[in-house]
Amino acid sequence: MGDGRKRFVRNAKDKQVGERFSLGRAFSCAACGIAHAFNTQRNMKIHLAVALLAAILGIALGIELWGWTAIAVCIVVVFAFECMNTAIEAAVDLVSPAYSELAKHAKDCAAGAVLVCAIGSVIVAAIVFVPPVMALMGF
Ligand SMILES: Nc1ncnc2c1ncn2[C@@H]1O[C@H](COP(=O)(O)OP(=O)(O)OP(=O)(O)O)[C@@H](O)[C@H]1O
Repeated sequence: MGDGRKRFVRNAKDKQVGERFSLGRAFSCAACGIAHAFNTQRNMKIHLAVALLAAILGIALGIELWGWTAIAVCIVVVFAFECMNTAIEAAVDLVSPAYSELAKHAKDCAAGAVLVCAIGSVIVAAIVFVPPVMALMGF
């Protein structure tokens, strides 16, 4: 491992001797995590496409501020949970590369949490978008 990568390692032992990352480096690690989730998770790309679609629909329908707030919260929550799901998958693969019932439960529950957020977001989207669409159709 090169010196640059070594300096980026921070484990429990480093923390015990008081070694700390700068705030900038901590943000850089978080950005790497988001980029990794986008690059490796098909669902992340689907979430991005749906988020863009919701933004276009919101602009086209001229939704109110409360609607934008609700849609923004849903987008943020789904992205955050997908990142957490990616982290859990990586940790499970690290400790349990072979089949294990516990590994299955951990991954299934993490995926279930994302699904709960996605279903909630669809319900919120219906509350926000259906009334203006109905009005546009003359109902
Ligand atoms: N080590 C394991 N032991 C038992 N079951 C596993 C294991 N790894 C994965 N699985 C099963 O396979 C499923 C898919 O796991 P995988 O790591 O491929 O996630 P994924 O397809 O990227 O999931 P997601 O779509 O949620 O991102 C898990 O939900 C789990 O049921």
